[in-house]
Amino acid sequence: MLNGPPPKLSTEHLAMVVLVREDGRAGGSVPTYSLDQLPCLTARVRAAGITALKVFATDRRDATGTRAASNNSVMSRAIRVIKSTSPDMEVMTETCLCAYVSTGECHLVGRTGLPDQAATIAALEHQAVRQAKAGADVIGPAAMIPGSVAACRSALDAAGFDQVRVMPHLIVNSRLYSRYRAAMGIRPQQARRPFQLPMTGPTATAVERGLMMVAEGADSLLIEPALFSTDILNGLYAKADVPLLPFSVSGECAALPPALLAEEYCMLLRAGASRVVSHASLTLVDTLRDARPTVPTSRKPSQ
Ligand SMILES: NCc1[nH]cc(CCC(=O)O)c1CC(=O)O
Repeated sequence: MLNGPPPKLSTEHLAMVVLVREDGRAGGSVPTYSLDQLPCLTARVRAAGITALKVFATDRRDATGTRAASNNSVMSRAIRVIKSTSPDMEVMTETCLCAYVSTGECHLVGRTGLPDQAATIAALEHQAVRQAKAGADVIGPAAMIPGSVAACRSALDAAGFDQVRVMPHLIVNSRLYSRYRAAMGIRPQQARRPFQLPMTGPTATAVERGLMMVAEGADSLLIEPALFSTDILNGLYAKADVPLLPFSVSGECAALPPALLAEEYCMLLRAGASRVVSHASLTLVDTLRDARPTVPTSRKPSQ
């Protein structure tokens, strides 16, 4: 809990999102990186004073998301590359199935066509342990399935990773995710992710879900989309005793220029955020640093 005025936004409040895809396809308006670009990116992020990376990866897909628990997955390799470049960089992961299953859903689908929650939880446990083995500091269950946070916590403990922290995603269903999904080749078959919170739902229900995650053993909470969940952030700030990290997602980073994102993040710090996870962190560092007006570069007339 904060006492006194909120801190001034600076690099220590920012974690940088890194989307990794290995097939060389560009991510459109959201940048993606290949594994061989990660050492340079990690060094740049570190030099800018940012000490945490939130890593997302996409991989070969199949019915059960086999690659999610592979030692050789894009995610596992990305974690190893980042840690070997900068051992003190805090690596946070996404622990979810949407980048690994053919359906593009965050859960596995059973024979009846309905979500198979038990099978999904088992898959998330394996994925969490695999990410920890690769060197992750914080794993991030993102399927929003009740019980998955506690399951990941116990799986980590049983595998000897009790120092690895768990930061589940508390997700409100939003159109702001479409750029991320396009960048990662995620095409969910259902119009709406069934376990996410509805945008039209009451704040109290969302806060309750966050508190349930804390009761399941969450060490911190990632709340998304940052722009449209400040009520939940604020509600949790009053009730939860863990760090709260709003996630400034692809759609808001694409819609707002850096100067406005900086204002948004100041608001998030006022509302109780301890850190903001953002696709735009590196760009923002330049904005925060550049107090001096820059000389505009001459532009070629467009023809
Ligand atoms: N697997 C959940 C997840 N992980 C990242 C995002 C969106 C992140 C962004 O837009 O930057 C989402 C939401 C979703 O796909 O429903």
